[in-house]
Amino acid sequence: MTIEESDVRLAERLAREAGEILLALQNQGDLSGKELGQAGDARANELLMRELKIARPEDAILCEEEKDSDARLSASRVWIVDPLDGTREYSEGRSDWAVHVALSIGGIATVGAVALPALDLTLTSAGPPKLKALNTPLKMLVSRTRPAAEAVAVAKILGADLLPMGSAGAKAMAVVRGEADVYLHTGGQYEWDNCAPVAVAEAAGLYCARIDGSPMRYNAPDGYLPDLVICHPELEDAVKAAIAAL
Ligand SMILES: Nc1ncnc2c1ncn2[C@@H]1O[C@H](COP(=O)(O)O)[C@@H](OP(=O)(O)O)[C@H]1O
Ligand SMILES: [Mg+2]
Repeated sequence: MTIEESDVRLAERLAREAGEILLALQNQGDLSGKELGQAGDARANELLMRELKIARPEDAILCEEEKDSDARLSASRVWIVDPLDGTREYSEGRSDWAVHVALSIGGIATVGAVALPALDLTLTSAGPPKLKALNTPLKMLVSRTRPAAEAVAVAKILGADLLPMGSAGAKAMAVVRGEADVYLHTGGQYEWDNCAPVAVAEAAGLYCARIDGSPMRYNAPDGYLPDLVICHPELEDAVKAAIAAL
């Protein structure tokens, strides 16, 4: 097994296990709303940090729930982790939330696992599903709570129906799974929101880039990665043209 294969297996196991903890906490029923979201963030984070430090003590980590450190800036291998993406949706008992475990190597989203525990699914960069045909009419995913104006405008140009959903991971995996054709976001996101989703989406053959067309790059000093587009490869040119027309 190459190092990257064992990294994918680790990412998949950790994302799945964190997802099981999150589902159990949700099903326990004694917490709700913000309290449930906070407890979920903390419990999933605890498991992921503990296991990563045991399994990969030499690697650096960038995680939504941990204090950031400059140490990662001189590291090539950096685990980029969001223990609970779509905290709001999780706390509302919805199914559109995810656990993200990614490994950036030299700034590239090389390995990724996105668990969708409420759907009993974990997708990875090692074995993503085969691409499906485009939807008719096209479907475009946008944030449920903060849909980007640019996304709404691009949907209009493409003649796509909007599909609001929580969680960057859930949206990216909806494109991977063929439930939708495009996910476009602007206005703010961090590396942990999109690193694992992009690793899986790229492995599945989807087009992934910043909205200016530059590649997704990770382990930047501020960890801020505010915009992205993920789409079916057959839509790459149409999406680029629509963005350029804005
Ligand atoms: N404008 C913004 N600024 C910062 N983070 C944002 C953002 N828009 C979305 N995000 C983050 O991206 C993730 C997906 O958002 P959305 O569901 O709206 O698409 C959420 O992660 P968390 O749930 O981990 O906080 C959310 O916090
Ligand atoms: Mg997130």
